[in-house]
Amino acid sequence: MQGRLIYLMGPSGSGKDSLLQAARAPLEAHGCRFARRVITRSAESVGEDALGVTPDEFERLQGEGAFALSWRANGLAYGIPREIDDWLSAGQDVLINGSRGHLEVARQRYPDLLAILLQVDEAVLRQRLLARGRETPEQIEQRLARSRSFAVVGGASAATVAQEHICVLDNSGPLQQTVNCLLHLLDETRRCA
Ligand SMILES: Nc1ncnc2c1ncn2[C@@H]1O[C@H](COP(=O)(O)OP(=O)(O)O)[C@@H](O)[C@H]1O
Ligand SMILES: O=P(O)(O)OC[C@H]1O[C@H](OP(=O)(O)OP(=O)(O)O)[C@H](O)[C@@H]1O
Repeated sequence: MQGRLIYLMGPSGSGKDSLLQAARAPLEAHGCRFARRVITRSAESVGEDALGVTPDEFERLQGEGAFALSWRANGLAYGIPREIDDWLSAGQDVLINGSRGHLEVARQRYPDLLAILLQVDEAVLRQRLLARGRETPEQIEQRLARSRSFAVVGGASAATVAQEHICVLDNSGPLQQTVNCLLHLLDETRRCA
């Protein structure tokens, strides 16, 4: 049986990377795999354990078909390595850090993916992004503006979310609470699948 692609998305600063790190051990214990993203962001930059490449290297990798999914946002290019297809074919679940803007395309390739939207109030988001200190204040405002522009999934009204088959996770509280909710959600949706 094919594994399930779990597509975690949400605005910059909503806590995707923190959640992936905190949930990694319990999920790996259940055989779930985690994809390491390839990003045209310098390797020393704060944040996730991504492979930093130059724009030229990214182009070359993309040309070679190295990515199962790839997109551009925030002035960067992001790639999800093709090996996730081997994991899925082997029946393993795979959790990826996705993009709201790329969800529709991702769904065309993986119709059964489980889309999870991580949400936090904008004021908290701004605070967390400033505290993280990876982007300049201008870049942070651009990311917040990008978030507001997501009428479909960024605003996340209950009706829209239901229609788009998106599960919403709130990360305004303690991270461990969000980890517990994610584990519960994965368990529940597995039983319904
Ligand atoms: N539940 C939480 N409570 C407090 N701070 C959090 C929580 N989740 C994440 N953070 C902090 O918010 C900042 C942004 O989180 P991060 O995981 O980098 O978000 P993303 O990957 O979505 O951009 C980080 O500094 C992180 O430590
Ligand atoms: O279409 P969107 O949902 O806006 O997503 C676009 C990209 O922005 C985020 O990455 P970013 O470089 O901001 O890293 P972060 O999420 O770790 O902040 C997200 O992980 C996506 O790769």
